[in-house]
Amino acid sequence: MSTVGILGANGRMGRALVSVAKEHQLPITAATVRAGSALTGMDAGELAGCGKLNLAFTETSVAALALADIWIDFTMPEAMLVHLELAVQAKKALVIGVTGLTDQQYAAVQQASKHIPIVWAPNMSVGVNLLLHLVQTAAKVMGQTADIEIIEAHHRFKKDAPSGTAMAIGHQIAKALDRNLADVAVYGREGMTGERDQKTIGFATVRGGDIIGDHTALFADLGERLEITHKASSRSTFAQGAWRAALWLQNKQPGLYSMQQVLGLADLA
Ligand SMILES: NC(=O)C1=CN([C@@H]2O[C@H](COP(=O)(O)OP(=O)(O)OC[C@H]3O[C@@H](n4cnc5c(N)ncnc54)[C@H](OP(=O)(O)O)[C@@H]3O)[C@@H](O)[C@H]2O)C=CC1
Ligand SMILES: O=C(O)C1=N[C@H](C(=O)O)C[C@H](O)C1
Repeated sequence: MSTVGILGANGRMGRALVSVAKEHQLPITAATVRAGSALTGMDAGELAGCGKLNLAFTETSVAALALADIWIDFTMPEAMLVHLELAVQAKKALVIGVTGLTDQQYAAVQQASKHIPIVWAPNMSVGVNLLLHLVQTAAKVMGQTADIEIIEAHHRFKKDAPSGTAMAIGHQIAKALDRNLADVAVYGREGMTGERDQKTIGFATVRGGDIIGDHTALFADLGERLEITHKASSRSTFAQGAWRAALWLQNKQPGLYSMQQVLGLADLA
């Protein structure tokens, strides 16, 4: 079986990935922290709060990438760009959960996937990936007359908005309605906005406390409304999905794969 390493293993998702590995006895062989981090040498399990794993944090480098076959990256966009280069140099597969990517940063993921196998997904939970299908059906049935709004809520520490998941929901709905999201997206409202243009897709962002991640797609018509909601209650749901993606990547050819493919949902009607 292939071995797996975690990049940015001290982050919130990094710690969840380490804990899931310990709980399910998954093949974790490396955990890295940023170069120069004071955490270097500390035990990854102890820092994750799941007990000693006898796995010391190493500094991220091309040499460190030799410690595992497949790497999981839940860091930040700038760090991810460095990790892409290291993984291409070391010829290692990557699972990337980083959100808030610019078009250029996403293009770098696409470019790297010509050389190595990559799964990138803004949300690794089963429920959200199912929701991405459900909203297409809802859009096709109600979208010509209903107003569509996407509402997301996350913890106070989150750096990007709207969430990567909210953007993915928006893209799926826009695609189902043959609209271009960039043309119809409205990110927040203030002042005398005028009446709502039915063709728009609105986004609303809530940030507070320790909310793990809530997403609602609202289809509001006159006389009725449909709300499709997903609520994550633990980061381990994302971590389990990322582990599933990592093990799925074993022996895959270079290419950019989706969580829909990992979960076998790509062909759902
Ligand atoms: N796809 C999915 O299912 C999910 C995606 N996410 C996404 O994952 C990402 C991480 O989230 P979260 O774990 O909450 O974030 P954290 O801030 O807790 O962790 C970020 C990690 O990235 C490292 N890092 C940040 N900047 C740099 C840098 N410039 N160079 C090297 N290392 C860096 C941090 O190291 P240090 O501590 O040294 O700064 C830390 O290890 C976000 O984009 C989030 O949206 C989150 C949950 C689920
Ligand atoms: O930052 C987070 O925490 C999360 N980010 C992802 C996103 O931006 O969609 C997924 C999840 O909701 C948690």
